[in-house]
Amino acid sequence: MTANLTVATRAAVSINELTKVYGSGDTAVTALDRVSVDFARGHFTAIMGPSGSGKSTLMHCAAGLDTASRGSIRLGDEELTRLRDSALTRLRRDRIGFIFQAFNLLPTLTAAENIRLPMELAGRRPDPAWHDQIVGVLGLADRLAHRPAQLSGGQQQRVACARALLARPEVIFADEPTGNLDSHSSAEVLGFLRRSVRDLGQTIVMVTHDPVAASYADRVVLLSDGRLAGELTEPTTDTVLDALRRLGA
Ligand SMILES: Nc1ncnc2c1ncn2[C@@H]1O[C@H](COP(=O)(O)OP(=O)(O)OP(=O)(O)O)[C@@H](O)[C@H]1O
Repeated sequence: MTANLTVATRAAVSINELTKVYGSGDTAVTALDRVSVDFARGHFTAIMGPSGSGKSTLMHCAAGLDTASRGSIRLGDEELTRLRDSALTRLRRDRIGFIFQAFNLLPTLTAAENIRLPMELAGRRPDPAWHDQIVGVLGLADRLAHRPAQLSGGQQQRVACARALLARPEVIFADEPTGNLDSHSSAEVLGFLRRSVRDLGQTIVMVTHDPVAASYADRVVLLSDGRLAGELTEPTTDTVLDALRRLGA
């Protein structure tokens, strides 16, 4: 036990009274209105809600990609709203993983190089055993020398998952990770995200429109008009569909 052991909190991300207003005066849009929500460590949380309800804004603020107008956002023991741009950039690089709908792989790099790139930029060495485990679980071992254009959409998203997981980030934010995939590849990627939470202890927060995708999560947080509109635990496709219908989505 070390002297500087901090009290372990269950929340990987803790959001308190978060308000986000875009623009000002007559054209101001309140995208988030005093939203308080925690994302538990080692859990898979989906954020859902009708179009324009504030899902992307919530994720972008929580990931330090956009600034809050009011309220607080904590990643572990760090208050994001107090950080300057350079510190926020470092925090994103060192402590957060991202998976985007459009994969965002660099076309000139191989899969192996794409997977390692964020850690190399951060001057960190990947753990070889961890690297091999991730590559094995994702079924990418025989695709590592391929460039993105030589891979299917599902394979590209698996490379993006490996890239996000390699640094063992405190949280992975996934923005519509299956939005560009067919149902077979979606199931593969979602199954992997689910396993990385269950077997590897990863924390994942995912924005999705898809009730099937949300059913892979431990919990669904619902937004409506920039406000929290409820949540579901142990969601199924049917309970998610019902909840969305009630919100008029
Ligand atoms: N940069 C911006 N400038 C002005 N308004 C914005 C900006 N980004 C988002 N908004 C507005 O904030 C509200 C919430 O948008 P947001 O993109 O977070 O919703 P969403 O739930 O992710 O929507 P969708 O499901 O359609 O992607 C919307 O009314 C949107 O028009």
